[in-house]
Amino acid sequence: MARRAGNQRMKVLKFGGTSVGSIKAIESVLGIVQDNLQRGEKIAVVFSAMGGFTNQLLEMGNRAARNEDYRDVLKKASDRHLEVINHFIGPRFRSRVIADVMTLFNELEDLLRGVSLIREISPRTSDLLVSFGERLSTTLVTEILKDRGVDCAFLDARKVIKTNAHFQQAEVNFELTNHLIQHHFAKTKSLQLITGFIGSTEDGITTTLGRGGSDYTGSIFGSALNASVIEIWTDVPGMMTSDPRKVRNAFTIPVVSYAEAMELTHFGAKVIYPPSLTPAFKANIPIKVLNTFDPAHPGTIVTRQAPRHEYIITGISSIDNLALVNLQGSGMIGVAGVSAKLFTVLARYDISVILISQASSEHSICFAIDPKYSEKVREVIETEFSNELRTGDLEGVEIQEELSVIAIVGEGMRRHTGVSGRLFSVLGKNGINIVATAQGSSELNISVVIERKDLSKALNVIHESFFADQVKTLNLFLVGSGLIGKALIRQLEQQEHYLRKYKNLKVRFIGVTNSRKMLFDEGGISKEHWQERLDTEGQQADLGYFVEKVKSLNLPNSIFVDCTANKPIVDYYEGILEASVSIVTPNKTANAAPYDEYARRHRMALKKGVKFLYETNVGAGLPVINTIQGLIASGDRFQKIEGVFSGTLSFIFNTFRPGLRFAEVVREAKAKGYTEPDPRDDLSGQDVARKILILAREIGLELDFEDVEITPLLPENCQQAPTVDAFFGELEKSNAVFEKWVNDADAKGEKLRYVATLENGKIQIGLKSVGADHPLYPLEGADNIISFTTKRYHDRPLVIKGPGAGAEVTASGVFADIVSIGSYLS
Ligand SMILES: NC(=O)c1ccc[n+]([C@@H]2O[C@H](COP(=O)([O-])OP(=O)(O)OC[C@H]3O[C@@H](n4cnc5c(N)ncnc54)[C@H](O)[C@@H]3O)[C@@H](O)[C@H]2O)c1
Ligand SMILES: N[C@@H](CCO)C(=O)O
Ligand code: NA
Repeated sequence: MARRAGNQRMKVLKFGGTSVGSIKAIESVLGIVQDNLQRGEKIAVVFSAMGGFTNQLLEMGNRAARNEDYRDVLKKASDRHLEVINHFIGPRFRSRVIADVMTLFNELEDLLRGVSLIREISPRTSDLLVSFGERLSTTLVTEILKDRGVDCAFLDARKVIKTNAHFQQAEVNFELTNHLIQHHFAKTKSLQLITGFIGSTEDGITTTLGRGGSDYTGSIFGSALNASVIEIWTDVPGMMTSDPRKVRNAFTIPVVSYAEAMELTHFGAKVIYPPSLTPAFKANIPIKVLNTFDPAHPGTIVTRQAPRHEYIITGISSIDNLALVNLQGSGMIGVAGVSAKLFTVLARYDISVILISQASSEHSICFAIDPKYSEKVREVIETEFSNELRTGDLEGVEIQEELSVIAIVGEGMRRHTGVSGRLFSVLGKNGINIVATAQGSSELNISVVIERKDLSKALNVIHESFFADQVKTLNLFLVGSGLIGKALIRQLEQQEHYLRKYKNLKVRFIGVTNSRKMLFDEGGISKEHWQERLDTEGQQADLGYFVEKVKSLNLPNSIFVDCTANKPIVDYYEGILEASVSIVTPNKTANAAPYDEYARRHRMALKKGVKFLYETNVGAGLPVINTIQGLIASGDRFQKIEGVFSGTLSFIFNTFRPGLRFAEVVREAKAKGYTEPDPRDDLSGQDVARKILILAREIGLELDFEDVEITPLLPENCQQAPTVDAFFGELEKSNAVFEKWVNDADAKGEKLRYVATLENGKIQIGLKSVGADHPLYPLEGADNIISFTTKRYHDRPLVIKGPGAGAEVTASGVFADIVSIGSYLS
């Protein structure tokens, strides 16, 4: 239809300060405007001041009022505007446009001079001052578009938006304003480019519209013109599920209700300021939030009706820094007036309350405020409630600082149970303390006050939990990059794709140390090139520092993996668990420590709700510990545990034959990765002792090393050798001793097995020669065999058998523990 344009509805576009803040941004804006025109859209466009300029104007005003120099700032600002002209405007119009803009700057300078003469800046002058921002930016874009041949005109909103004289936050006279806007648009066909943020009184005195002012302008024009849509163009792709600077996985919310947008904004989401959109909502005009720097992105649509979301919640918002005021006292019980008086008093002093929570005992009331009001609030309460404080009806004012509030927001929460349960549980699992909570009765938001240091961690875990198909990230810190450590990283690298696809899990490798060097990278260390990076970029290893760093980074879902055989390291475990970091380890030292110490660590993990996992302490990757835990949990009772618990000794006695040298066989076991870093830990029986002690404790026995009876294997000279090398030398010397064992057994057709038994609360370990009919006879390679006789497995024991040492099988056990933490956290 030829006359389509006649009844076609208008679109109102509004560009924020960042959209006109640089040449590149203005380039995008021009593209968006011209695209619309080419598509035949009927549009009107509102502009903010160039990013940062409004603040500069205010700064210049303050300087002038103090009679300080402001010309450097003024010069920078005019240069910035001239730069835009020089870039965009062709030679034909350039000097005229420069002259126009310089006229505005001269006017601005006159005003500033006036301010410095009278040494004061009133709200009225301040409004006039900041109006230059929008007038200049809009003038620039108008001239550029004219230069490009677009039929357009500059519209100073002061001509049509009429307000009262409440400067800095003027109220609009909608009747008059709507009439003037409609009248203006009826007269013109040109594209109107409109100054945001400003209006004027009926007498023509400049006013400004307060917070979110240019959005408000867009909304006023949109409703007056009955626009089909209002597009708010900014520098982010719409409203996001959380602040993307704090939550890497945040994503754009496609549709949000007006009420949700209000809640999100109240708690810190700064993309739009919904109250400024009220006129549009009253007129039921949808709002789109779009990204100037990515115009193809669909952004966010803000609608009046509650949309159906894919997730239970719509978004997570937060306020970084707040203080919590707690008022307590028996005088509050049943006395209706106290809270009424409290909030009336606060309102009178212009102190806005961010959140309120009152326990049903009515014994205390607590509310959150901006910490800048802390002292004032204390003063106000102490004065206004001095009677109650004197009589003891109120006990006093307590103010806690360094807090943050997080709000989960969404209309979908109304239809769901267990939302707050999930919120509290995910925070609990990450050791985040909840200081206070509040839930609006609209069920549109649940807020939790937490310590400020935990904010980023909390936002991330909540985000992961509620946007469940989002990949969960585990943050890994590895100590010990020897045999097991290396194999583990390799396996994590190989399985990266699998974990993501089938477990929704990403293991980010944040820190690594061996005994020489250490390296951290919060962005993640590549699992392919970690070794080169550690060698070249690593700093000198310092375990204490490493542990402190793990704690202070305070990342969500942190796991500390100890792949050393180091003893002192376990002294750090309790503190690590206390910091809500899980531990996974093949190192047996911690669980074989004196019982008190052992119990303390396990209690700490329980208390903090984090995991301490060590499946590989016994039988490497074989499922020994998990099996015991399963049986115990299901109520089974253990009568006897018996088996071969040493991969090294199993291999040695399966390999050693008359004619071979014992030392050679031990060397081979070491080369195959079966032995402890010091093979004497295996040959002395210590390693086996630790393992069976660990199992004894798993089944609930409070045993210690003294309760283990070991028949020693090694002659004293081997055991006492000062170094591992010297030890091998001593083994060579003692070959006759070992040969005799094996010759004796061989002569009887038997095999040697290093057996550990736990029965009647007693542990015995020693070498046995067993015949072909014995259940321990058929072992091969580095196999372990472990049999459980229990109340349920009574006639025939439950037997676990298979390779019980070696880098790959051990690393895979560590891997499985890490993955199980991922599932626990989900
Ligand atoms: N090898 C196996 O089959 C097996 C099976 C189950 C459990 N384990 C256990 O796995 C652990 C590791 O064994 P491995 O064979 O990989 O040993 P390894 O000697 O190859 O590696 C130990 C690593 O720990 C590092 N390390 C030692 N002290 C350190 C410190 N204070 N700070 C930082 N790093 C330190 C070393 O630099 C080295 O990178 C041991 O506790 C062992 O008992 C091994
Ligand atoms: N050195 C140990 C490793 C497994 O814990 C063994 O030989 O069994
Ligand atoms: Na195991």
